Amino acid sequence: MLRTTRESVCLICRSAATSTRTSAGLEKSWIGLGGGTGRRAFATRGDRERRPGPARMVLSDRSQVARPPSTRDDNVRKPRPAVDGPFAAMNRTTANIKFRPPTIVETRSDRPDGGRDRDRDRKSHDKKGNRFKALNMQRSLTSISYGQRSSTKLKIQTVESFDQFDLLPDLKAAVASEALKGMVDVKPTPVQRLAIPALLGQSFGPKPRRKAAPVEVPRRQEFLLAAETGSGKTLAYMTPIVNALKIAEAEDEAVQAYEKRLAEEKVIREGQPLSAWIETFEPHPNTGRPRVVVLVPTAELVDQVAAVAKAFAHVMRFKVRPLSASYSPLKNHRNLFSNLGVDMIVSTPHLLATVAGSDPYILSRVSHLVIDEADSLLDRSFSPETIKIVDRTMPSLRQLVLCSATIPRRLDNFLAERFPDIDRITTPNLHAIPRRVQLGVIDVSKDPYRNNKNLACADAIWTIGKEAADHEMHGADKGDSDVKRIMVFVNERETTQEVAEYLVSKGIDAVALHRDTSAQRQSEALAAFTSNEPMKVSGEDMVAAKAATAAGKRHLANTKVIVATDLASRGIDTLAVRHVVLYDVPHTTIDFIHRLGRAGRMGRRGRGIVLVGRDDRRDIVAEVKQSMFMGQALV
Ligand SMILES: Nc1ncnc2c1ncn2[C@@H]1O[C@H](COP(=O)(O)OP(=O)(O)OP(=O)(O)O)[C@@H](O)[C@H]1O
Repeated sequence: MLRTTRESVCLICRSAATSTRTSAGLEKSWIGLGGGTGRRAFATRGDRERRPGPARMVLSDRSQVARPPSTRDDNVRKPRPAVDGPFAAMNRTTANIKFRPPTIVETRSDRPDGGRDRDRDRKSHDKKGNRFKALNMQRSLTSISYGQRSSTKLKIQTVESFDQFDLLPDLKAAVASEALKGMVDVKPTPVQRLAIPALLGQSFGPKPRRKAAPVEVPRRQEFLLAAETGSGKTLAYMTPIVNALKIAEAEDEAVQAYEKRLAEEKVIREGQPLSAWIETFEPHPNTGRPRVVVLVPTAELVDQVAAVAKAFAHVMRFKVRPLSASYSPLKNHRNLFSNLGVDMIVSTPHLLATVAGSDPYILSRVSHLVIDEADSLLDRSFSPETIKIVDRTMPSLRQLVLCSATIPRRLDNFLAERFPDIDRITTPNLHAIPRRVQLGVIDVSKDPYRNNKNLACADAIWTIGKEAADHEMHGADKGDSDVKRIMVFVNERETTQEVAEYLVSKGIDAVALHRDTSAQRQSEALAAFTSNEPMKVSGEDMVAAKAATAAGKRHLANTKVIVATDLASRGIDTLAVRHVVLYDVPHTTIDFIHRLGRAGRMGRRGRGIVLVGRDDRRDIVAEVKQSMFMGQALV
């Protein structure tokens, strides 16, 4: 075997590292995860060639089928060109991993049995070995067979536009013009096609030949909306709920009488402000008594979801009041007891439970309760407060909507026990990380990192920045380049600060985000990541970069980095993010889905890079990567 030795230079510390290259052309320090468990999963192709037998992680029958014919001589295979950097391992199809061709990624309807044999996969795994052994052992997610997903309904509901929903005309117009900020030719996403008619009680199925007997609508309806991250779940529940809110308001005599008196008073006062009159004589009948409550886990999400609701409120004329720990108690009190009324509250469960604890009247008229990010809000830390609110609203509740990107087993058990008849609306791609998101793996135990994760992280970010700069050089004006927004996720709060400081010391614009970060700093940091607008490198940054270079230092001008814990991984709509670095291997597949879900939202492409250290679960990472490549649901 031909062996060459070459010098590689770390982008950050510029230290030289010698790496050995085999005739297979694969460098040992940048690796792709392949079909092996433990250490073998990270073996280079060179190692694999020397290995006498197959990898210990036994691939299932499908992969056996997909293997190239046994007559093929591996030695004559064209070597893959070597690529340095963290992307060397991006979903590669030739090295280290025995991937199957796409034809075997079949949907149930593609199969000869029409997908009727639901146990086929399970049986084949059992006979030939367990493909996703590590993930199966962990099993944090509920497995949902294709038959259980709402795929058939989705096929029937060929909805091309929001106009086809039974929504109030103003609301239909407001979806594109306000909630989606003037987007044209807006089509509902799969979860919206499923959930909006269900919540409205609208049917798109074939019309019954005979007139069916009227179906009695139960006094309370319960829905679970489960769909992949960044698929538009917020609008899927918000649109029908705003519709219901306005219909109920039109039927509410107290509100109608109030509106009438207000209009008369306006005429009497000839355009003078009415606030004094409202304050003294006539507070709104909805003061302190919302009809809709939306619960979310964090203050950032309170702001985000309230902004979506306010986009509708502006046109539909209703009052949205966010309650958040980042506001002063006085502001929260004013929001809740505003004399102008409150129709919808967006809050964290803790805050609302505290407020409602001292005033039971607040939750006495809630007709719609949404538990957004239900996988978080019904886990151990949040569930006591969340359930308290569910119980308090039960007497008046007409619709309970749980919304989630994952269905953990705990949530599944809770639903089976507490809401056995809940209508589960699940999209076909639930629990699968979209194939448009690629996952690369960096083995930090190897040269040049030698278990220095900070260095590997900084190196990955520099590579992204340099890649972007090179790209700009070939196309756009050098001085007008876009800023890359990168999220780095760690498992422990304490690590955020340490990693951010290290990145800053390497000339990277990084901030740490955790529960102790001030609300203002959090929202400032997140603003750049949630805005869909392209962001140009500022003149200041260009000057700083030049000054740093002159002083023999380094400054990466075209990237912004947030180092965060799970705080920023749930629900935050980071449309601008294309790159996510998983500094720590996430504890569960639920965390993988949420963290990688910050990139590649709403059909965009994304890249994840996971740093795998000596003590990390390489088998789990390998299986997640393989599932992603195959477009399969994680377990
Ligand atoms: N029909 C649509 N067409 C285009 N964009 C849409 C549509 N519906 C929603 N969006 C946009 O998609 C983005 C993601 O939506 P949203 O935050 O509701 O996703 P999500 O499914 O709740 O994600 P997560 O599970 O991470 O919370 C938002 O910026 C939203 O404005």
